[in-house]
Amino acid sequence: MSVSPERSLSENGRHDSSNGAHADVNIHSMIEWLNRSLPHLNLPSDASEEKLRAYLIDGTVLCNILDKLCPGLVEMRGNSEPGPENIRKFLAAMDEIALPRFVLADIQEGYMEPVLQCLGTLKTHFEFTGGKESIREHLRRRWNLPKVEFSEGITNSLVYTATCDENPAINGDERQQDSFENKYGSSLDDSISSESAALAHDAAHKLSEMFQQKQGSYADLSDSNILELMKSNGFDQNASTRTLFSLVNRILEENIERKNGHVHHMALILKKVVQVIEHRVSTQAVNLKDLNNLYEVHLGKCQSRIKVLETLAAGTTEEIQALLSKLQQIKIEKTKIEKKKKLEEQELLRTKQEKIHSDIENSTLKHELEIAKTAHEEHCLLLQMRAEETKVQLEKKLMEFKCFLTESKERVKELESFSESKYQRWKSKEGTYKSFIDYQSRALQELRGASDFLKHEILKTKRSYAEEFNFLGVKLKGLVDAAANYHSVLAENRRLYNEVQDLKGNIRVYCRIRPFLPGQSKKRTTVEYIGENGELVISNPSKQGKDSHRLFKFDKVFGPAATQEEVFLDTQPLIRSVLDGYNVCIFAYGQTGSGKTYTMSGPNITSQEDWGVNYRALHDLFQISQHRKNSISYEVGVQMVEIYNEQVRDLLSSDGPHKRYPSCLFFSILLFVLGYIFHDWRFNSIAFLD
Ligand SMILES: Nc1ncnc2c1ncn2[C@@H]1O[C@H](COP(=O)(O)OP(=O)(O)OP(=O)(O)O)[C@@H](O)[C@H]1O
Repeated sequence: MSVSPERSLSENGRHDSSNGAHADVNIHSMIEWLNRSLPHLNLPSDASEEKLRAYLIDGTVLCNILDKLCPGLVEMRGNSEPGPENIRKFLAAMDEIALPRFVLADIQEGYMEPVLQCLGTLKTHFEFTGGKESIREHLRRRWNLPKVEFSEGITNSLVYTATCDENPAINGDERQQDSFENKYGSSLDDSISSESAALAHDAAHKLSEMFQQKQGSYADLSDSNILELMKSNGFDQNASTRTLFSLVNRILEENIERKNGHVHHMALILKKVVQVIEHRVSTQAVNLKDLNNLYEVHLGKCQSRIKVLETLAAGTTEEIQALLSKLQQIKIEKTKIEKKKKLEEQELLRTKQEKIHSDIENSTLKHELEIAKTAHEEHCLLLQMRAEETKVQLEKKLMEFKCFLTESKERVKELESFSESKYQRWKSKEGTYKSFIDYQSRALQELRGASDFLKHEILKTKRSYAEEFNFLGVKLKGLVDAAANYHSVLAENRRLYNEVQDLKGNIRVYCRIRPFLPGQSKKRTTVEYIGENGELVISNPSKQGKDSHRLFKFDKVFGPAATQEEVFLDTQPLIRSVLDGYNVCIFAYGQTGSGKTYTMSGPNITSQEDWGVNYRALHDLFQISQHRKNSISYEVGVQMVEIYNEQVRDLLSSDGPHKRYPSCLFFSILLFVLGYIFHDWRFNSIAFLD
C-alpha cells in the first residue's frame, strides 16, 4: 500500500484560503481569543506571526486550548515530549471532530496561514456551540445521533486515538494513514457486487424524484413534509453519494438566494444527509479493512507459492517458464488489487473532504444568516430613526419657509413705498438741476462777454503801454542829458567849494587847551582869556608889566571843554576836499603830554564818541565813497609819520623803531580817482601849543 505524505493529505483536507471567511483570520483577534481561553498564556497582543509560532510550535498550547474547548478530546496525560508529538495529537483530535486542520510541516516551516485558519475555525465552531461540552456530547450533537449509537461509534475513535499516542515511533504520515485504515478499513471487499451498486443508484434516484415530485423547491417544504421526507426511505443507505451531494448543493444554493425563514428546516435536511454520508463512510471503512485483510492473506499465499516455485527452480525450464508466467499473472492481479484499493481510498478521502466542506459551509451559512438578520434589523431601526428625523426637519423647514414668505411680502411692500418716495425725490431733484443748468448757462454767457471785454481792454492797455514806453524813452533821454549836465554842475560845485577853501587859507592853525589832569592844581593855570576869533591871552607871573601878559592869535582856539567832534568839524571840509583830488595834511604839534595822541587818535577807539581826527576823517571819507560808488570809484591811501629830534619816521612801517613820544605827527591822505593820480598837493596843519 502506498502511503500518502501528510502534507498532501492535509492540503486536500484543509480549507482553501480562497474559499471562505477563515482566510481572513485576524492574528490579533486570534491572540485575544487565545489569551481569553488560556489566561496563563499572557501572549502579547501585538505579537507577530513568528512570535505566535514560537508559542505554538511545541503543541502544548494547541492541546490545552482544544482540551479546554472539548474536554477529553485530546489525551493530555502520557510521557510524550512537547513538540511534534503534541501537534500530532492536536491534529488527530481535529480529525476526530472533522474540522479542517493544518499539517505538521506548515507550522514547522513557518507557514502560519493554515494554522491561523484552523484556529479560526475552532474558535468560530466552539463559540457557536457555546463552548464547554464533552467530546461525546459535541459529536453526538454535531451529527444529531441517538446517544447510544453515537457512543458506540465514537468509542472506537477514541480507542484508536489512544493507541496511536502510545506508539510515538510511528511518523505522522503513517499515523494518518493508519487512522483512515482503522476508521474506514484497509481493503476493498470483493463482495461489493455490481448488484448492490445498482440498487443504491435506484434508491437515490427515487429519493431525488420524491423531492422533485413533492415540491418545486426544497425551501418551500413545510414542517410535516420535511419530517415525512426524513422518515422516508429517501435517506437510506441506497442513495448515491453524487445524488446526496447534488441535493445538498441545491439546497445551499437556494438558501443563499433566499437567506430567510427556512434555514432551520434546510439545516435539518442537511444534517440528515450528512448522517447518511457518515454512516456510509463507516461502512466503507469496514469493507476496506476486510478487503485489506483478504489482500494480506492472498499476498501470503502468493509468497508461499513463490517459495514453492523457487524450490522447484531446479526443475525443468518449461516448468520454470510456467511458474514464471503464473507469477507474472499473480503480480498483475496484485497490481490491479492495489490500484482498486487506491481508488477506493481516494474516494473515501474525497467523501470526507466533501463532508467537512459541507459542515463548514453549513456553519458559515448559519452565521451569515444571523449576521444578516441582525444587520437587517439594525438597518430597519436606523431607517426608521432617519425617517423621523427627516420628518421633523422638513416640518421645521416648512415653518421657516412660511415665516420667510411673510417677511418677504412685508419687505416687498416696504420696497414699493420706498421706491415711490425715491421717485418723487428724484423728480424734484431733476427740476432743481434743470434750473441750476439754466443759471449756469446764463453765467457762462456773461463770462464770455466779460472775457471779450477783457481781451479788448488788454489790447487797449497794450497799445497805451507802447505809447507810454515811447514817451518814457524820450523822458529817459532827457534824464541822461540831465545826468550829464549834473556831473558838469557837480564839477563846477567842487571847483567853487575848493576855491572857498583856498580863500579861507591853505594853512590853518588851531589851538586846543588840555584840561588839568587828575592831581594837577587848577589854580596854577596861565590861560587868562580865550577869544571867539582865535585870540588867546597867557599870563606869565614871573615877569612884570607889559611882559606879564602875552596875546596869541590862531584860526580858532578850543578850550578844555571842547569835544572830539567839535575839533573834527572844523577840519572836515578840508578832509572832504581830498575826494575832489586835493592832498591834505594834518599836523599835530606840542610838548610831551600836551594831548596830541588824544586829539588825533582818541583815548578809546572802541567808543565812536572818543574817536580822534584820524578815525573820524577816514570814517567820513569811506561813507562818502560808499554813497558815490555808482558813479565814482575811490581808492584811499593813508600815511602816518613822526618827526622827533628832527628825524622823520614812518609810524605805519613794520620795520624801524617806534618812537613813543614824537614831537609832531603827520597824517596825510592820498586819493586816487579812477586811476588818475593828482600830484597837486595841499598841506594843512594843526598846531597844538601848551
Ligand atoms: N583834551 C583833553 N581832555 C582831557 N584829557 C586830555 C586832553 N588832552 C590830553 N589829555 C590827557 O593828557 C595826557 C597826555 O596826553 P597825550 O598823551 O595825548 O599827550 P602827548 O602830547 O601825546 O604826549 P607825548 O608827546 O609824550 O606823546 C593824557 O593822559 C591825556 O588823556
